[in-house]
Amino acid sequence: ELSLLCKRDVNGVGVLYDLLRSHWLQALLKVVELLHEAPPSGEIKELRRLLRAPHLRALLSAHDTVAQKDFEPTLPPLPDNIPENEEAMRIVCLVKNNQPLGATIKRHEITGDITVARVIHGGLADRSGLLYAGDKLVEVNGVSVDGLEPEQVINILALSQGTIMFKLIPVSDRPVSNQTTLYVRAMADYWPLQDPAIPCADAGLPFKKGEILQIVDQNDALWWQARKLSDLSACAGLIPSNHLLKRKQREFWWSQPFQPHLCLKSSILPMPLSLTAGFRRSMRLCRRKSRANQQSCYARCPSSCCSTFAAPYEEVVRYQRHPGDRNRLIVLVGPAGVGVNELRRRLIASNPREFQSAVPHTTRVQKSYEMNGREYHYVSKETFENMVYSHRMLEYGEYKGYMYGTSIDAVRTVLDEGKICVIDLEPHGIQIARTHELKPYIIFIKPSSISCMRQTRKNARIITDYYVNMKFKEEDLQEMEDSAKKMEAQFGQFFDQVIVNDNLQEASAQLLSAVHHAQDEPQWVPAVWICSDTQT
Ligand SMILES: Nc1ncnc2c1ncn2[C@@H]1O[C@H](COP(=O)(O)OP(=O)(O)OP(=O)(O)O)[C@@H](O)[C@H]1O
Repeated sequence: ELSLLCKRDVNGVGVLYDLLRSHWLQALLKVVELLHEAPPSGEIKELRRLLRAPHLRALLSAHDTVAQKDFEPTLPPLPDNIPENEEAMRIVCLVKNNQPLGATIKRHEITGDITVARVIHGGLADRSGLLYAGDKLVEVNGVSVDGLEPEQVINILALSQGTIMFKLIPVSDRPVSNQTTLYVRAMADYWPLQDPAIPCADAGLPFKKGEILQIVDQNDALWWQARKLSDLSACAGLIPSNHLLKRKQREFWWSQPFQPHLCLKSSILPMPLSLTAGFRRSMRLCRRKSRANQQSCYARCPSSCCSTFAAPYEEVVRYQRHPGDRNRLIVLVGPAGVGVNELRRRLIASNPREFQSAVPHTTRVQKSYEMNGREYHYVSKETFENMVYSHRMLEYGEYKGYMYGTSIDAVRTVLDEGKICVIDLEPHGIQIARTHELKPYIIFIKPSSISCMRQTRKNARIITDYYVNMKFKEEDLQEMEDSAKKMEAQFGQFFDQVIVNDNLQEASAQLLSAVHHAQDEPQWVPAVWICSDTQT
């Protein structure tokens, strides 16, 4: 009947005809039918009750009301005086909400034209798809920009409410974006509001060292656009390019009063490792002595040691260890006395079949109760020095005339057994351990506040230059806090995880979970660890 009426083109019948034939209505009718026919089981009753519930009806009604509304902005009519050469001119109307426009402008050095310098990814202008870098502005809200300074144009934009109308001459060859998104770890802090060189401080993206940034635009040699991994839905911001940030770092570096270079402070710190208390004790004294004396390097500075300044961003990729792969090396870092050794000891004791430390090398004489390869690998001075010069030591140093060190081979031995190797390093050693082969996961053990430590460390014992089992003094706690701050400031970008060692049980549990997390969960690691098979 309907189809006959439809052919006669009776008003509205066509719509009704389509409606009744639509799949979704058929499906809905089928549901209703089934609901009626189905035996009244508990679930059906529940569904009927839900469908009749006032809140569900209200929700559907709200949905319909919203869906019917027209939320498109009302744009003003086009101006009458559109020039003859219509092709060359474009009128762009943008409705400004509380967000910034998401574009920067500049004055062309030679022609004096005001052009769009860049369009910020994800910003209002970018989402409109109507403004492009290189577009020449002719008018803004009916005001000619001819002869105006960029700041004056910005002022007009800042003062305008609601709709902004641009009259512009589109850029002739629009840049084709064929960029791939890049992820980097920031190796420096950046505060755009304190950077007089940034083209638009409001468009800058502040970041802290260690943060992962998604770089979405590298068209400009000086200013890239990036988002923070922690907030990918936000619109991008300006960050200095690799080249520019390097230059800034150098300028900052030279403007500072003389400080010994990182590499001078690094390297030859005495730092053997062991499970035995005696060894640990000598090591601590070594480290303290070397800090007090401000020892400089006498060995070749590892090339990576100076790279903090060379690479303000480190390209990273997501890495998921395959179950068959070797475990990642776990490196604990922290100020003296914070509990690195205690936590490591507890972790290994919790499951010695899973966790193990690396056996250090020494040039000292083997004692009667010791076994070669258990407490230490006992080697001659020449062998030890050869290992140092062939870069086979992660850390090494001298104590009471003997050399101590942890070799890469010793770590490798543990990893080859399928175990998780847990070592502690002075932060200067992190750079040397960061290799494609070891893929270290760095955990920073941080002291809690001094007031908390006063409570928790009441019965703890510290080892000093003169006493072995001495109670923590106020200055020890202060030194720990100061040292932790310095470590975070200088090496924080390398820390994959930070554990505050307040309550020992809780910190131990956090360490265990962090170690498993490192092995089983995907992580951001330097791209060279994954992309280059030759990298070591
Ligand atoms: N959370 C904690 N609560 C109470 N005591 C703690 C805690 N963590 C560590 N300790 C105690 O503090 C003392 C120092 O710890 P530990 O020897 O592990 O320090 P460390 O970081 O290895 O220092 P160093 O590298 O100088 O040897 C030990 O007596 C340890 O048991």
